Amino acid sequence: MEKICVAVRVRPPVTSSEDFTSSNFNGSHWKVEDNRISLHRSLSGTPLPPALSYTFDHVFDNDCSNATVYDLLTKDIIHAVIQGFNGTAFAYGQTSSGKTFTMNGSDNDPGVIHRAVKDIFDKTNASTDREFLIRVSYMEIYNEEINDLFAIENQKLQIHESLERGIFVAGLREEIVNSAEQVLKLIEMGEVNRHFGETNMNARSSRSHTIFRMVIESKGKDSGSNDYSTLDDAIRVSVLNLVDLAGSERIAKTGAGGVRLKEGKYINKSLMILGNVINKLSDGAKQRGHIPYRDSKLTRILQPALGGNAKTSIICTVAPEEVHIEETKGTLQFASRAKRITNCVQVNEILTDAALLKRQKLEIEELRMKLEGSHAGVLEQEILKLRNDMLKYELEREKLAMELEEERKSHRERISTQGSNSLTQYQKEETSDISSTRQVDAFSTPTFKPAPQSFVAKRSYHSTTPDYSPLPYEFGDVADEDMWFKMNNGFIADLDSISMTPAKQVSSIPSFDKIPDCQTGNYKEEVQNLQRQLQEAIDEKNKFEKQHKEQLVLNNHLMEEISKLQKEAEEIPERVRESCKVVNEEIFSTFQSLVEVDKCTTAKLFSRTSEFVTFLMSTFEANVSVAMDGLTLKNEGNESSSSILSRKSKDEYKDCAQSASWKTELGGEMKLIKEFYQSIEQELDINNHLLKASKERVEVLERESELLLKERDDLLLTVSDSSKKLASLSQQNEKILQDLACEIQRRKDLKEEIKQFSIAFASRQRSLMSFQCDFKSKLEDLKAQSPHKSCAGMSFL
Ligand SMILES: Nc1ncnc2c1ncn2[C@@H]1O[C@H](COP(=O)(O)OP(=O)(O)OP(=O)(O)O)[C@@H](O)[C@H]1O
Repeated sequence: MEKICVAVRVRPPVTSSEDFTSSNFNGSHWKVEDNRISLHRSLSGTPLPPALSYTFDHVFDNDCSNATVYDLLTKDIIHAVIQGFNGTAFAYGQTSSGKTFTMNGSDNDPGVIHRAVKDIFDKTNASTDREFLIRVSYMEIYNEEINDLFAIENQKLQIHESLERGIFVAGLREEIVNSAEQVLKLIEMGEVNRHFGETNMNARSSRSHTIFRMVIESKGKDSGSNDYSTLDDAIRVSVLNLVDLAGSERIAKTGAGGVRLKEGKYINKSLMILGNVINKLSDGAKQRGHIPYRDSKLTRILQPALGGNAKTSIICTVAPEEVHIEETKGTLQFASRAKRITNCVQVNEILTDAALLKRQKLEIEELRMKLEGSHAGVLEQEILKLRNDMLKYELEREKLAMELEEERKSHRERISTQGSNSLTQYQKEETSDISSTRQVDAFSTPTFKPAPQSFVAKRSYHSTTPDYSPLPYEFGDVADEDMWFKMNNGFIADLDSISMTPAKQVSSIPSFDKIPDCQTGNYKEEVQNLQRQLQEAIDEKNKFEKQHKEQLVLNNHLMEEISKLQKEAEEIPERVRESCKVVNEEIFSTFQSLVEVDKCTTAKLFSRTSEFVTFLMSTFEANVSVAMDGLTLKNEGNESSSSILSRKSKDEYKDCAQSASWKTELGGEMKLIKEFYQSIEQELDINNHLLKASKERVEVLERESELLLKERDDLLLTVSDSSKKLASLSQQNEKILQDLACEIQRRKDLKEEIKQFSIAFASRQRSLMSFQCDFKSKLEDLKAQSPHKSCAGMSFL
């Protein structure tokens, strides 16, 4: 519960120049001390009434400015309104006591309304935690009718009450405002429509009660934008009423007649009802009974401010002159009663659609939807199409990835099957070939190109180049690789930098910066995936190439060994021949010595055995020749040995035995060499097979990497297509936004034009009505003074 704040303000005494009935005004009779006002001078000749002294929350002497009144009396209420409390400040007092001056002020000293408006915008703009929406309205109660001061066409408006909005004037124009200047301009325009009239008491007397209303809605800045369903999102709606009442007046003093008189009657009646309400409210809660709020439009509208949910302040203005003592006393008594009223104040938080902030947001959203209606369909379709495209690309990509994976899998299986098959095949071939070769030719190997039988014989001609290579025919491929390797001096090039397929240009990957982020997310991942796969394939390929090269080196090494052994084998017959020669010479020298010792016996022995020895030697040499595989010893050996034998030795039996042991030794050696040679050939054969498998693997990997590169290119093309589409969509979007901005501007301009037109129209209507009223009252006066003339005038009119 909170008491109404009541203050009294004493107007400065009126000087003679402003005095309409100067004889009645003769200076102040009221003394102001702190918050106390007391009558310190009686009416001339009458005794001073006892205890005519009043205390209020504030008493402002005649030298007080509007700034002081605002700061001490109204400022707190304004701040409370910003926080969500209802607030009302009104000026009450007799005519010409300074109510309008207090509320509206002057150019030098702006009044409460002006200061409140400025203060509210300063505060709300400075607020960091809440956002505000402010709307204003301005109405007057003239002759018990409510008129809209912002819209002259809105006359005789009705008061309604609803649970959501409380008491409100239906059809009253509310302007949403965002600056103090805008509000003050609106007030200025409203003032034009306000009823003023000249009376004896005030050259510009307010003939109506005016209520300037500000509705302030606010919500926390961090609360959700559209969700109002939770208490945290509650919107505070507070109402501030700044009321300038018309002044009570004595007809005798104002000299009102006609319209003024009628106005005066309405003014006094409504003020009397206000007094009654205040009286009732000032009684204790128990004695209160019925509060007659509904007896006047003024009390009905001010109901929340009087004993309801509002912080309220009343400034009672009094005229200090002796002639107004009675009215001043009445005002002070009104103020005293008002001081006893208590209100029940609370912050107004609502969660319903009544909050304009919410309604407006919905409305804006609705309008935007309407405005975009024409484009929305197209846009939606575009978006749908794009989504479909994306889905399609995604599916294609997945399909490709699956195919690639399948291909890899089958490839791996193929490799492993081929490996085992080739090994099995190789083993089979080896077994069968070895057995067949053993039958046909002891020197050919299972995987060697089958050489004609003549090959063995021709090897004997070691000085000439053989017609057939002893190398396996599969070495044709190897030779190319070997050549390539040698030409590069063993440098293992980065295969990526070599154009594998010269006809194909591999485009570099465009920078992802150039592709819009929203489109590249998936593609980036995809391309990275592919790159990773490609890298793996290249690594694997490099590994195989390395193995391949190692095998090549091993092959070369083996080849060298083979050629070395071949040389050695070629040297053996020469060595045998030499040995034979030495043996023969020894035989010959022995034979000669025998001849010299015993010519006859030895000659006889020689002649008997010479034929047999010759036979043995020729057999031995023939066998050696066969065993030496193409050795040239045969002819020469035959020649020399036969000549030597024919010429020399006749003691052949002993020598023949020696030759036979040589033959056995040589045969064993040859057998060993042959076995060793065969094992080398087998090893070489295995290496060839492995080499072939590596080559095939490298080829497959190359094909795979080509496929991957192609896939990557296709993907990049797709990405660039999507980017283009996105760019064109963005352009369309921008265009739509521009259209929207133009439309909004056009609407604003239209609104402004309508407003200007309304003001001009209202002003004209107002002056017309004023003219009509004056004309009617003059006509009535004329009628009263001279009925005949008037009738004539009427008939003339
Ligand atoms: N505090 C003040 N300081 C200076 N001049 C004042 C003060 N109060 C009132 N006046 C002057 O007194 C005259 C009457 O004041 P005002 O029109 O505000 O009275 P009012 O109470 O609104 O009268 P009404 O009820 O007839 O409209 C005006 O000329 C105004 O400038």
